[in-house]
Amino acid sequence: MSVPADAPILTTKAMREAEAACAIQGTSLSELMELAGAAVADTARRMAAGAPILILCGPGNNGGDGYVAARLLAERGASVRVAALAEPVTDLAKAARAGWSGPIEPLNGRLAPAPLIVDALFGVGSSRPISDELAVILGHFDDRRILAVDVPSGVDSDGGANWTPPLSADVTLALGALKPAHVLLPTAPACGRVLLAPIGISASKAIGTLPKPGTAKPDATAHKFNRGMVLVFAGPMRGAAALSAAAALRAGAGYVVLEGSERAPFSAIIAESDERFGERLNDPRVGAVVIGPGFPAGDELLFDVEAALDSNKALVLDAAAIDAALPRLSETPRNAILTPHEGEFARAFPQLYGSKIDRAKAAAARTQAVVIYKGADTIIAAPDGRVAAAWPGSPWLATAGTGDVLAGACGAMLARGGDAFDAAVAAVGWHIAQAARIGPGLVADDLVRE
Ligand SMILES: NC(=O)C1=CN([C@@H]2O[C@H](COP(=O)(O)OP(=O)(O)OC[C@H]3O[C@@H](n4cnc5c(N)ncnc54)[C@H](OP(=O)(O)O)[C@@H]3O)[C@@H](O)[C@H]2O)[C@@H](O)CC1
Ligand SMILES: Nc1ncnc2c1ncn2[C@@H]1O[C@H](COP(=O)(O)OP(=O)(O)O)[C@@H](O)[C@H]1O
Ligand SMILES: [K+]
Repeated sequence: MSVPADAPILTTKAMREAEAACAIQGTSLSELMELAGAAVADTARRMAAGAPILILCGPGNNGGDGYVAARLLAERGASVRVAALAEPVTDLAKAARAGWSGPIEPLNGRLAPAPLIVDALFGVGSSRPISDELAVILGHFDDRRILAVDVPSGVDSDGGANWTPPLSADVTLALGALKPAHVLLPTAPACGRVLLAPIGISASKAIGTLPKPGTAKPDATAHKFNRGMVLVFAGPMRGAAALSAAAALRAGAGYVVLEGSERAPFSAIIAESDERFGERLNDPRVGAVVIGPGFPAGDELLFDVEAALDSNKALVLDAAAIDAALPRLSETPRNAILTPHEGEFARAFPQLYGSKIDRAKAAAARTQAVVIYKGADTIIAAPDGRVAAAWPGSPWLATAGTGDVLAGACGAMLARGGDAFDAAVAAVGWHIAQAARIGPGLVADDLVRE
């Protein structure tokens, strides 16, 4: 499973707007369909490697792409058959259908398969889950190589409805831009390897996939304080804060101070008493404060969160510290990153609706903070509407303590100064890259070791 890095993601509404803008600039929808069909044909040819191809066409423009691809494949001498679920209903699909001169087989339980199946049944126009009857017919093909056109049929491309498609794709060819369904659960795993065919649509990158992580080499004139100084509050479970502090150091902070002394993970981490630590909140060199890891809700946490908020420093708020800070967060806009997992998000932001992207955006707007809504399909959202999707992360991260590591990495990236969204994106990228490097057997401590 993979998605292209730094690629735009468009909802259906945004896609229709981009299509309309294309038409105004002089590229007709039929030209777009020709480009889309050509990209499908190219990908199918490569996947089939000379073996026969069966294209399943639906009634809308997704089916239209299928007919165009069939015509182009036949022109190039490929062995290609077409089966249709229904007659085309759009003018574009009718025209594309008219361009295919071969036979059209009915899509029913007697349809003979082929080594490569091209799923051009439904794309961004999917309006409901696939019927049980069609799901059974498609089930006959699930041992074949599957190329899905735009999205696997039967997903809600905006990711709001949790429909799961009956056929999982080996490759999904996204047309013009990626769609939320390619990067959100439960549909992303069914997309397989996602490829992007640009087809000339100019897509805004307000929502996109993670960029490739950069190597943030320190400036030649770097000094430990200007690389970023991070304060980490330790709650009663000191191991969690120790992981965050170690992660901050590993992720590039020049100086890390941890409250309390028993569990400083590296000799380079300065462990300080409550009083001395409290004074540090006024230290102008401190670039970011991390609070929440290892800190259950309670008076002690509330007290420390208040102190952190009063300091006006950039903040990373994790776990119970998110709830504790919520009432005051939007009061004074500041650089802040919240890192809730699913349960913490539901508790802090009940009654948000829509896809995970919609909900993360709403939470960011409400708190005026950057939200890293964690999980296998992590979403990072900024108050100004920017969103980055981290699918596929590393499943080796599904182990206790990795969230504490992410909070520390966020502290390091934030302490350098600059934009909190960029810091969050860099931290999530660093986290995934570390996990990918370690792989099997990963435990959270490994992420902060050499
Ligand atoms: N964006 C671009 O720039 C370009 C986009 N292009 C392509 O167009 C695609 C979008 O096409 P589209 O809008 O015509 O919708 P599409 O996905 O074919 O489906 C609509 C039809 O399916 C039906 N239907 C839906 N769900 C169903 C179900 N569960 N079970 C049964 N029927 C169901 C629905 O019926 P209805 O809901 O109206 O009853 C309607 O008839 C896009 O994904 C891309 O491939 C490229 O060609 C060019 C550039
Ligand atoms: N299946 C998965 N694939 C990718 N990343 C995952 C997966 N499961 C968990 N993660 C990541 O691991 C981290 C777990 O954080 P969290 O749930 O807060 O754990 P903890 O509180 O034990 O530290 C998050 O960054 C999350 O995005
Ligand atoms: K499809």
